[in-house]
Amino acid sequence: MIIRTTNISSGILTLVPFLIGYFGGLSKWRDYVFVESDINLVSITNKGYDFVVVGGGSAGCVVAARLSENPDHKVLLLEAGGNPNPLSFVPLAVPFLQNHPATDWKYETVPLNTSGLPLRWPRGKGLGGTSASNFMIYMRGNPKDFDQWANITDDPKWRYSNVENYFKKMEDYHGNYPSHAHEKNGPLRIEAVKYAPGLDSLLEAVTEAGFTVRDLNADQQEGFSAVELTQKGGRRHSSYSAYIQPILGRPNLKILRYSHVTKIHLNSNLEAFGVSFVRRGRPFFVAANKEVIICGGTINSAQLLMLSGIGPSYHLKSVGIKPILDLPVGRNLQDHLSTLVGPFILNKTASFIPTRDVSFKSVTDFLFSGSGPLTSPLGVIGVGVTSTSSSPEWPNILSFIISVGVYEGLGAAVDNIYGTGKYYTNFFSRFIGHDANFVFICLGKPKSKGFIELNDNNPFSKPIINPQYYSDRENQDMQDMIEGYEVIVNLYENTRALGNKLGARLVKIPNCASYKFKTKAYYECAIRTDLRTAFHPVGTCAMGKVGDPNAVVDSQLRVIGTKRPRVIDASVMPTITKYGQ
Ligand SMILES: Cc1cc2nc3c(=O)[nH]c(=O)nc-3n(C[C@H](O)[C@H](O)[C@H](O)COP(=O)(O)OP(=O)(O)OC[C@H]3O[C@@H](n4cnc5c(N)ncnc54)[C@H](O)[C@@H]3O)c2cc1C
Repeated sequence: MIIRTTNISSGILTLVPFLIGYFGGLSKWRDYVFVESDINLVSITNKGYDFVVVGGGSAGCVVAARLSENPDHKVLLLEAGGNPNPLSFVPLAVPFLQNHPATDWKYETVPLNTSGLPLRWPRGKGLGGTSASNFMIYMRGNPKDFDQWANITDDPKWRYSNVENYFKKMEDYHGNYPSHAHEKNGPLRIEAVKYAPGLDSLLEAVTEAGFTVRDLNADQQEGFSAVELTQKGGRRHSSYSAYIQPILGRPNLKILRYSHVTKIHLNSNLEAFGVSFVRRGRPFFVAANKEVIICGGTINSAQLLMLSGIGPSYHLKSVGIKPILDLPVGRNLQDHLSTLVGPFILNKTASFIPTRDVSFKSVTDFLFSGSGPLTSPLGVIGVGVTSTSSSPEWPNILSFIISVGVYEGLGAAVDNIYGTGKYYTNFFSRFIGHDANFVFICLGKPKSKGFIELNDNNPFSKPIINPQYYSDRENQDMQDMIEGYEVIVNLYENTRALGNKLGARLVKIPNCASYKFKTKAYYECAIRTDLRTAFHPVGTCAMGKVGDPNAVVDSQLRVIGTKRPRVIDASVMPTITKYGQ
């Protein structure tokens, strides 16, 4: 009986990528045939708009919704992808949304300095952008992050005391920690994790280890908590579901899908007056009477500015683009350096094994009460923030606790996300069927910085992404990560709740077999071997004071040297936030 259930569950899981592709293709076909014919398009684009928003992702959906609240504003939202894939609403499907052409831009880095292999950098495509394919973890940045931005820009509006009001305004908070730090009247629903095997043991262990269990979004001090997710009734709540879906009938907001913007046009006064885009292979131009607002994300916004002549002159000339404004676009690329610690094999049934735990009832639980394993972003149950000796006052390590056992298909799912060949498939194969935990640790404020450049002047080419992980001269990033690794191993192996009661034991990574286990040298080897992205790249169109050599936009997010366009997505963060995005 158990074997039959397992077979059915793995069968359903293998079908998921196919279903994502099927639904993606179906909705594209439907859009093309019934919704946005090219004849209508000519009349749509002829009119021009007050605001043209480029990219309907996390930021773009919000700004398009907010601007169109004023009925006098005519707003056009251009999105390269289609509607969110129907399966994106099922949190458990999250690994399958990565590296899939229906939902992901399928970027990868240059070969890394550590492994010599490129690393996949997933980026969501379609309305909702990456908020329609991410892990849904809701974590604000630390107050000091925003105060740092206020100092960099010399604009007090970026202080946390002000920014906090916008977090509250956005929230419809139904988490574990209702307090003055949260509000319930906003569009974006936040819910406490609903399916979290092993959570009690985790929280008991962190207390034993001397950490406080607290609302990390309110206190932002060292501690741990159950994870909170951008979900509504257990389903994904993306920026599209929160901001656009409720206003789809608004007459002054037009949304065009499958519309890939290829250039921002600037007049002789350096003001953006419109954009070119390509849809079904046909080029279009649309005028923006007031503003062009770029929300393509950290990679694509930088790419689009450079294609439009805004970027480092020497680089633009090298790819045959006439420079219009010499700005450090694409530089200052920052990402949370990350590594997967684990598996910690458990000797009790205390984690989530999809092939064992997903049943027909899970489907009905999800559909009718928004509960059960299908609401789980692959077993993420908790988050933690811990300090390192280099940053005792401003905790520097972020940990995501993943309570997922090793099942047939887990290795392939992780390999698919990161593009690691058969590394995890082979590594995990010895442990199939075992309950386990993994901890994904990330360095909050790495010193290493990378860059993005164009491969050529073709808007459909993928840009060059070089994150230059662990390139800081002082090697501080590695020292901090080793400390973070030690904290987690200690938490799992040396506490009663995890080490004794669940028998948590870390498995040695085969590539580091020659190192003495659990020494600093071993940890360094493990961190380099398992070097991953936390999927949080920022900074390629950084804001700053006019004259700051790092700055691309000013504190009001206008491209420096112009009155418009603005860039308003994750690319403008001058320094990465230590915790969430
Ligand atoms: C796998 C994964 C998991 C993550 N998990 C979390 C998490 O749990 N919690 C968290 O806080 N963060 C998470 N993140 C990060 C977070 O989702 C992103 O930082 C955030 O969504 C970025 O928002 P954005 O508006 O900058 O870009 P996006 O949301 O990526 O939006 C960009 C949009 O612009 C469109 N676009 C791009 N170029 C063009 C063009 N030329 N023309 C037209 N349209 C264009 C894209 O298709 C996309 O819709 C995760 C990211 C990934 C990839």
